[in-house]
Amino acid sequence: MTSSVGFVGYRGMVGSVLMQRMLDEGDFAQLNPVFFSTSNAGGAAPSFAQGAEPLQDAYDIKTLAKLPIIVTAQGGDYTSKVHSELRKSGWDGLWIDAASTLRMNEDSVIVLDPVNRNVIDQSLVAGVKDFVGGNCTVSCMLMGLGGLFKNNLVEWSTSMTYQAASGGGARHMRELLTQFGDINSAVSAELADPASAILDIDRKVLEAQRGGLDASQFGVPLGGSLIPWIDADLGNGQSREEWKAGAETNKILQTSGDHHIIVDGLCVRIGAMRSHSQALTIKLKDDLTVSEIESLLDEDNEWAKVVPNEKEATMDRLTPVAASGTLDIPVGRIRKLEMGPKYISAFTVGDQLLWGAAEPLRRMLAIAQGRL
Ligand SMILES: NC(=O)C1=CN([C@@H]2O[C@H](COP(=O)(O)OP(=O)(O)OC[C@H]3O[C@@H](n4cnc5c(N)ncnc54)[C@H](OP(=O)(O)O)[C@@H]3O)[C@@H](O)[C@H]2O)C=CC1
Ligand SMILES: N[C@@H](CC(=O)OP(=O)(O)O)C(=O)O
Repeated sequence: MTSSVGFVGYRGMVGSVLMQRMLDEGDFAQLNPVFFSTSNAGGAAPSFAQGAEPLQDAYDIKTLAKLPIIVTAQGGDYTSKVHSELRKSGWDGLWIDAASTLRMNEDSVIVLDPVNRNVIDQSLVAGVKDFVGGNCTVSCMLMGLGGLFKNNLVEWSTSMTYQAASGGGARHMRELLTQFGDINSAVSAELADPASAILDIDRKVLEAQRGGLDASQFGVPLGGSLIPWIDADLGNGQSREEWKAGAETNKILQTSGDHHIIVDGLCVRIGAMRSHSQALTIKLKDDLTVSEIESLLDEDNEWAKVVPNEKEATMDRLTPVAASGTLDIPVGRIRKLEMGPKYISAFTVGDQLLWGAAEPLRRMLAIAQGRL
C-alpha cells in the first residue's frame, strides 16, 4: 500500500525544485501526495499530480494530523505557526522541513544523507520525528568536502562565501536581473558606440547604482556590486549565516567535545543566480599529499567532483554557471598554502536549490519510506 504524504510549499521556489526532482526520480509512483496551500485551499491540485484531491488548508491541524509524513518548504513562519500546534494535538508523524526554525532543536536531525546517513538511521530507530534540511552553504560545503570532514581530518576551517541571489528568494533573483537590465539601459547608447570613453560609462553606472536602482529586496544594489553580510546581525560581529557554518556542520557530523571542528568565516552575497560558491582555508590534522586529498574528496560521494587545479579546468567546471541545475558539487583549487604542509585551500560550488535545499528533503522522504 502506498502511504500518504502531505506537501506544503510545493509551488514556492524550493518546493518547485523538490517537485521536479521527485518527478524526475519517479517518486510520486511510490506515494499518495496530498497538497496543501496557505492561500488557496479548495483550489486544484498541481497538474503534474493527476488524480490528487484539491488543495487542503495548510493551517488545518486536523487534516494535517491524518498524515504519517509531512514535507514542508513553506518557510520558517509557517513552521513556527503550525509545527508545535500539530505536535500538541498529539500528532507523531514525520516532519521533513526546509526551514531553519527547528534545525538546532535537540530533538531534530539535520539531514544530508551522503554525509550523515548513520545519524539519520539511528535517529529513525530512536524515534526522532523532526528532520530538517541544512543551511544551503553548509550542505553544499559538506557535500564537496565530505571526504575530509567525515574522516576527522579537519582541525579547523574558514569559508569565505560567494552566495547567489536565490538564497534570498525568488523576488531577490528578479531584483538582481532588473538591476542588471537597468544598469545596461543607463549606458546602452555609450556601449553601442565603440568610441565612447569607458570612464564615462563607469561614472554613469555608478550614478545608476547609487541613485536609480530598485533595491527593495536586498536593501542595497547587488548588480555590479556585492553585499558582505547575509542574514541577521548576532551582535558579536558575526552574521547568523556565518554562525550556521560552525553550528550546523558540527550538528550534521555529530561532533562534540574534543572532536568539535571550528568552522568560521565571512558570508558574502554576490550577483550569481542560484549556485553558492565558497573559498576554504583548511588546517588538516595530517600532512596529506594533494593527490591523497583529491582521492578522498572524489571517492566520498558520487556528486563531489574534483576539478584539477589548472586554469582551463577551473574556468570550465568550477563556476556557478557550470554547477547550476546539476547535482554535481565541483571542488577544486586544492593546493598546499604557504602557511605550512597542513594548510590547504579549496573552492567549491553547489546549486543551493538542489543540494542546498530540495535534494536532502527528497532523499529523507525516500529514506523514511524505506526506498533509499
Ligand atoms: N530560497 C532558498 O534558497 C532556501 C529556502 N529555504 C526555506 O524554504 C522556504 C521557502 O523558500 P522559497 O521556496 O524561496 O519561498 P517562496 O516565496 O518561493 O515560496 C513560499 C510560498 O509562497 C507562496 N506564494 C505566494 N505567491 C507565490 C507565487 N507567485 N509563486 C509561488 N509561490 C507563491 C506559496 O505558498 P502557497 O501555495 O501556500 O500560497 C509558496 O509555497 C524559506 O522560507 C526557507 O525557510 C531553505 C533553503 C534555501
Ligand atoms: N540564508 C541562505 C538561504 C537560506 O534559506 O538559508 P537557511 O535555510 O539557513 O535559512 C542564503 O541567503 O543564501
